[in-house]
Amino acid sequence: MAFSTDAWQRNARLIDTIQEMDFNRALSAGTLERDVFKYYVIQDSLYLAGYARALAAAGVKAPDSEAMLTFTGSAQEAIQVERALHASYFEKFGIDPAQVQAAEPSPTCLAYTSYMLGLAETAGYAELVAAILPCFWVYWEVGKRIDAEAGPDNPYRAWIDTYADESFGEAVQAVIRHVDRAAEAAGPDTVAAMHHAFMRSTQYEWMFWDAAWRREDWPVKP
Ligand SMILES: Cc1ncc(CO)c(N)n1
Repeated sequence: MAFSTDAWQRNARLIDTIQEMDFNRALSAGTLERDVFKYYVIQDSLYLAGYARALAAAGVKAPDSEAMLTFTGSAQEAIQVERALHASYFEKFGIDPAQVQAAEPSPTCLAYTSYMLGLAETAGYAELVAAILPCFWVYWEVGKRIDAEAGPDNPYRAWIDTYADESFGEAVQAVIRHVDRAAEAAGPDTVAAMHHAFMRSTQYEWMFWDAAWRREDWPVKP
């Protein structure tokens, strides 16, 4: 069985839970509170800055030029496409870019980006790309489901269209191919580390939406 098929099955219940989260149900219905989405967009900007570096690191570690193109290209996309998406929401919600620059990552956002950047520093290509895969794949599945349910005048349409778009789906398929190829070339210890990394990132995906719903903040401050 391909690594990706196996990883998806092992995490199927968790991924179903993500589809049913309050944040995603409310986003789909168009009833998500603006302040909750605003919190999410600011945290996601901070996340994407770290994520883009992790993708660039995967490009450096990639075993062939095709994989290099996929991951360095995705690093650029993470910065460009999503910056544009976020900028449009910043304008819509009256968020000053300086406010984003000054924003502190939530405990969950910092944990997720630190986890990914830790792997970028210390792990090999196979484990790093296994940690990257849920960020693509879970968003694609969530985006497709919400796209099928949400109306054309949903206030979060631009977000939905970004992640339900065929071009995003093609990027997801490319990453799946590279991860499966890495697993085929890997020994059992590395494959086990890949499964762990895929699971951990999927958990962080759940936590990221949960943190936005709760507008998570640091429990103590100086
Ligand atoms: C937290 C998170 N995971 C994945 C994506 C998809 O790129 C995103 N924008 N944010």
